[in-house]
Amino acid sequence: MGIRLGDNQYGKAEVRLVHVDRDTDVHRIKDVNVTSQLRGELETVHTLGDNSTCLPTDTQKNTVYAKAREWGGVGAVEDFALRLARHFVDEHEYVHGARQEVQEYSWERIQTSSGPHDHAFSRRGAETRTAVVTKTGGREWVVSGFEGLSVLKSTGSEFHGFPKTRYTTLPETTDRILATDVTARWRYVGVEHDFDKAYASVRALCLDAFARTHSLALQQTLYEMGKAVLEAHPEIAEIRFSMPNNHHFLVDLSPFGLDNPNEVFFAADRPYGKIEATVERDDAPEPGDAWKTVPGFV
Ligand SMILES: O=c1[nH]c(=O)c2[nH]c(=O)[nH]c2[nH]1
Repeated sequence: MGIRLGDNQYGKAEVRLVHVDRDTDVHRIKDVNVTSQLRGELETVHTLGDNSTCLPTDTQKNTVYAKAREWGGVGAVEDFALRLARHFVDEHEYVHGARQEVQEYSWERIQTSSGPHDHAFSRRGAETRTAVVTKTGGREWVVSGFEGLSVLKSTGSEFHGFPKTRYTTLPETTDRILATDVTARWRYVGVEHDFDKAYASVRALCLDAFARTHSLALQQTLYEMGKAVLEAHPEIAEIRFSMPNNHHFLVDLSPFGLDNPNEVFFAADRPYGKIEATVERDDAPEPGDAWKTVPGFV
């Protein structure tokens, strides 16, 4: 009985890359997920563990990040995939074929009360609107909200001045990406409201405050969002937020002789910071049973 190796390919899956085009103050961002797979002279890698023709998956990942810098960005995902495939096959004689898959997450510029924002973006149509009504005897409460409103600022975010312990390695920063998926729930005073109108307004106020706040901490941005909502909506007693801090790490391209002036980032999916708070009126009526059945936070 003969045994042989059949079809095979290998590579790095889901290389999360965010490229910020900072050529002008009006930033453009490209957020992609690249899966690189190569085919070629891989027989003896499998049969003998001879790695002399095995371009490491780690190198494939680094290549994706380095090329985003060398090529001045990602461009159309089809072009990026084509160029990567050609690079791997043309540069390495033992690589005969490639499959490069690129998924793109679409962001649109946040429209603020003073026009389109230079460096604040939201993910297209991703959020879910929520409503929880509780009725106990003759009393009724309405808690409205949304989940998964993804927003990102490519600059205008700092984090420093925090306590340092022997376990602190986080560098202080005066320019970082700030990204989160906002979950918000707010409690109305009374139940007779134009809920559609209020929803649209709360959403817009949250986006506006996120975009316009020069952030020193995600907590501060959260508070500004809640404050803007309560100032504009006397019928809302309190608003609660749960916001992950979706970390973006600057990729060190110096081993490849490249600088990285805040352009090429690794978008980590976990772990993430988890920032939660309630912003409330000091004269708000007591919540009664409003939150009793709301799966929740804070
Ligand atoms: O905005 C932030 N708040 C934090 O509490 C925190 N902690 C951390 O490591 N990074 C950040 N960023």
